[in-house]
Amino acid sequence: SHGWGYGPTNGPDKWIESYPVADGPRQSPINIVPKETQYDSSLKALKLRYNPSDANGLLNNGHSFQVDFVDDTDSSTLTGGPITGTYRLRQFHFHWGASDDRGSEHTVNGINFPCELHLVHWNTKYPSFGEAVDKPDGLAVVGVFLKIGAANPRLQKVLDALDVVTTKGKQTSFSNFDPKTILPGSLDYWTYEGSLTTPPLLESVTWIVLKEPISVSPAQMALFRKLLFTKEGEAECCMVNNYRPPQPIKGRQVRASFK
Ligand SMILES: CCN[C@H]1CN(CCOC)S(=O)(=O)c2sc(S(N)(=O)=O)cc21
Ligand SMILES: [Zn+2]
Repeated sequence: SHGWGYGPTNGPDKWIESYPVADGPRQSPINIVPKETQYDSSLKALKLRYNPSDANGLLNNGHSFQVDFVDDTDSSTLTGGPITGTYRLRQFHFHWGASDDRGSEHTVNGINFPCELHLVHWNTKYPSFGEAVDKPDGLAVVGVFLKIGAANPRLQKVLDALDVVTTKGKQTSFSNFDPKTILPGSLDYWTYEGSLTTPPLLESVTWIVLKEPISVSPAQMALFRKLLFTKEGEAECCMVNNYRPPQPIKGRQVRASFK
């Protein structure tokens, strides 16, 4: 088990051995304390314009599952919000727990959610995603909390595709999906400068965490938990608890787009 993961021998507490930036000044996730955030009236509204036909497949990457997007044009972009310029949607993925009392990466007043959605965008001031991924303003990730409630019919289309990507490396076609349909009604957000929450933990992410969660049912959470970290034919290891816990804030300011 030499590669990084989320187990006792290769999990978040071990990542610093191969990725020394793990204890850097702008690591993610963090615990968000709303009373300690600062409302910033200069923050713009988020503008998310996604083209459903850019959805281009769903992959179990052995750490999570992700829906990839065609990002060779500006047809699915994030503008406004705390960022300047145009960021292109690259992929979205999730983090979740073995039980409903944990699973999110960011927390709010120390509260864990059962799941957290990340929509990953890269700054088009750079020629490619690969060029952007290690720049301080290279990425912008929109984080959305999922909380237990009514089944989410829009999320179901993604979950229905999981039965064919149970093991690491499996992928399936997935198209005609608009991620805007799995966003909450309000786009109010908190924002701070942070990092990837998985190795290589690059400090290149402007985080944009939405205040309003979307709903997910217990039955839907059970579908996430049927995935495996392991390859076909290997001893099975359930893909659960694929989250990094909150990291030290180290003097960073978290701004709010709302009062
Ligand atoms: C399993 C690997 N996850 C990472 C893969 N990528 C980085 C590629 O490094 C060269 S990435 O930019 O797509 C992102 S965003 C992200 S999080 N959880 O912070 O939103 C993690 C990763
Ligand atoms: Zn993530």
